[in-house]
Amino acid sequence: MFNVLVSDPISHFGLQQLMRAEDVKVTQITGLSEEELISIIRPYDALLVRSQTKVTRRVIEAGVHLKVIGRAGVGVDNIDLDAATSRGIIVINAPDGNTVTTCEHTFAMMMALARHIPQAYAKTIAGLWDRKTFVGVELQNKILGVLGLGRIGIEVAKRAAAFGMTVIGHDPFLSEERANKLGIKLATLDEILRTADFMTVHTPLTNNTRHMIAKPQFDVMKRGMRMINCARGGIIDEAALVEALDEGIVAGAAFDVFEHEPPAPDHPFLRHPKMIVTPHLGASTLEAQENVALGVSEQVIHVLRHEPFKNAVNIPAVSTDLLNKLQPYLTLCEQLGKALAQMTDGSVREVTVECAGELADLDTSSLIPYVLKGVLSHHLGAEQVNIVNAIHLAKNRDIHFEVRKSLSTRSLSSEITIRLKTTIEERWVTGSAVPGVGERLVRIGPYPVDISPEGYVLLISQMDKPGLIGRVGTLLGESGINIATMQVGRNEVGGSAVMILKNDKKASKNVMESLFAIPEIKRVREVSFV
Ligand SMILES: NC(=O)c1ccc[n+]([C@@H]2O[C@H](COP(=O)([O-])OP(=O)(O)OC[C@H]3O[C@@H](n4cnc5c(N)ncnc54)[C@H](O)[C@@H]3O)[C@@H](O)[C@H]2O)c1
Ligand SMILES: O=C(O)CC[C@@H](O)C(=O)O
Repeated sequence: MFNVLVSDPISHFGLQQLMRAEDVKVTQITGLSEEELISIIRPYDALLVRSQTKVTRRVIEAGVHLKVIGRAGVGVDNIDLDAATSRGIIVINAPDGNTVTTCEHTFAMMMALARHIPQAYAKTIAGLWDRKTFVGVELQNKILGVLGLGRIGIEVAKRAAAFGMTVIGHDPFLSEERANKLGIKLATLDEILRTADFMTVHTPLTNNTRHMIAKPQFDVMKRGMRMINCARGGIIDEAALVEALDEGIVAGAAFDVFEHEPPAPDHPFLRHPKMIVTPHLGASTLEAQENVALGVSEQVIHVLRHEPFKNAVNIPAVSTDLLNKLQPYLTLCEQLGKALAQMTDGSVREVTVECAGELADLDTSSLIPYVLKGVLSHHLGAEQVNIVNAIHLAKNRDIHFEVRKSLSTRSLSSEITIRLKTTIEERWVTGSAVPGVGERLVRIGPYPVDISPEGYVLLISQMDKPGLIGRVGTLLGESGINIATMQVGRNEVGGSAVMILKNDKKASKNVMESLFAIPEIKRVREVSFV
């Protein structure tokens, strides 16, 4: 049974997916302080939040059974991603569910700003019939600057075009071609500041975007600009904005988000006549809340059940098409990594993944976490390593890793060779995944083999001498070890040779020592795939 804690108000309709699952127990407790959350988090496998719960490092460290944190929404700035990643906890969000809703809120704010609707409403219900103070401006023929043209920014741009606005935008990841198709003119931040009549921000809050609009930007801004922030508090410097409003540089601003939420009662935005504020309502529609709750619940269940999942923010994204092509090799990579870790002495310094055949033409970088998981779990314990934290753990240990195209022309079929360099030696193994057959080890170093990576494999390096195979077989038989398959290979008659035995049982320390005591045997290793 998986225990799931829901610590923010999340749409009941969307949560039903979780509640109906027979293997999931859902507990809903909202309004917890950090200390309260820390005191109850221990038994939970999953934590589901919106934006109120601050999932700090301390919360994550107290959640010793946590496997996944689900964010019903887009922004994960309330979750300590580094802490989650280093603990191997998958963080999932629901990126698409509230895009249109937040875009529509941005438009509501823009129109309210253009026509002073909240201020006019307040005066009217106070009994005053003031038709002079609230003369507005049209949106038509105005320039809208959009900072951040991701999901929401693009939706805003599309709607702005329908209002007859000219849209100029800035986003380091939007190509000119796509911008042209969307009718957006790409511009620098400076161009937007100097020319836009309205400006709306739709970036995440990062070290790069924090105070992206501050005093120096207000100093060059077109006088009379109106600004909207339905993204994150802190992208626009609040103190600098108040100054710009007072100086008339900014004609009005509409903010859904604050640097600290909720804002202090004396926050200058709350009294300023040119400000419109809402309490982080961008995503608050019935539709969006159902969408995000449903989206995140589905993925959390998949993670808990070890099924394929999407929308993880702390694992590199892979397209479904690519994932389907790589899927057969994921377990193989882990097994090859595991084998090499057991075959080598010294501390791991370098791991290289070489892909041959059709694989060589794909982006295979997402195989790395699986290989590292195999290598590191042997050294750190299987419980400590997963595909979320494998890269993080490797980097922390200064282990260099890379994936490259194989230079070998030997194989036309898809094969993966993993090379492991330690402080004292370098070894490599090659595997392939054959449809209907499964994973196979096809070479150990230069020696061709054909072994399914399971059970116990004894690797013996010896001198090619008559009678040796019989002695090894006898020794194992007398120790009650049944040999399932045996393969031998040699460089030249009487030269170096290898013996690879697949056994039904693990060889004891005594057996390993007895094998090593045979004078012709130079090295004995057992690789366990169990
Ligand atoms: N008010 C709300 O309730 C609410 C609801 C949903 C989303 N949000 C917030 O809205 C923002 C946008 O959400 P989204 O779903 O569109 O995200 P998104 O990831 O699809 O888009 C963000 C875009 O910002 C761009 N960007 C990053 N740094 C930039 C920079 N320095 N300059 C220009 N562009 C930059 C990225 O390239 C990306 O295209 C996020 O901050 C999200 O948390 C708020
Ligand atoms: O939980 C909310 O309502 C806020 C959501 C929003 O800020 C988001 O980033 O998705």
